[in-house]
Amino acid sequence: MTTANRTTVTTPTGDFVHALRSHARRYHDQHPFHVRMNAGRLSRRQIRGWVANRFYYQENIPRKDAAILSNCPDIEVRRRWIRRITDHDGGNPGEGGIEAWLRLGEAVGLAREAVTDHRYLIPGVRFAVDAYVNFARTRPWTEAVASSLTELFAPDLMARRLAAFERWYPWIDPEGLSYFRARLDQAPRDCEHALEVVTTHCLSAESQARAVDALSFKCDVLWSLMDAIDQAYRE
Ligand SMILES: O=C(O)c1cc(C(=O)O)c2c(n1)C(=O)C(=O)c1cc(C(=O)O)[nH]c1-2
Repeated sequence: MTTANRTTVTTPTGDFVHALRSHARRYHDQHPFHVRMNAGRLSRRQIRGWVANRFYYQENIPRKDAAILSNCPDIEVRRRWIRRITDHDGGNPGEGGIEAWLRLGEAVGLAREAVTDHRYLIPGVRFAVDAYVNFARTRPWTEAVASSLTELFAPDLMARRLAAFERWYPWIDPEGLSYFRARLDQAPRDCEHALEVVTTHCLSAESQARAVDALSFKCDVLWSLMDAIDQAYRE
């Protein structure tokens, strides 16, 4: 597409960003399970169930990001996006977000193998996470980038979660919460880049609408994941 063509179909970035940000209303921080978690109303069994199941999301995030890299023809984007994979996988054994999540597991009383062998993994969680990875593999890379923008809303939830865990769940060693502390810095950096990517690459009304739809899809993924956990660990 020529620059001239592109100019004629460009729609206002402000409206686009507003449409993306307005998805905060559909974010999983408002899911009843998270509301109860942050109000200190979950049992040890429920916290353990959430940690064990969310691990499947954590371990699939770098695979999702590798799918985005493989579909992305833009070297500048790839150079920055690749950092997400090492943030989660770590540069060496014993480092990175997946390792930090396993330590969270230990802090809540779950042996590593009990988390890594998926013995507690609920079908609905597997289905939701697999749908997210599949989306990144099969959809245009800009849509997959847009779907990561739930992270715009994550830092608030992360801060509330940290405060809630320290206040309501003193049986969890605070050392185990380092994953969430790291995300307080990583999530704003990541979503700033993702927002820059979609606002520079999605210029037509149609591509912007598809980006917004991708973010809606991701809100559904996260909500479904929480529904599955909520239902499996009802008390
Ligand atoms: O605990 C959470 O509520 C939460 C939410 C999200 C999110 O909004 O997708 C992510 C994370 N955590 C997270 O830890 C993480 O690494 C992450 C990566 C992504 C993504 O879509 O690329 N989302 C999230």
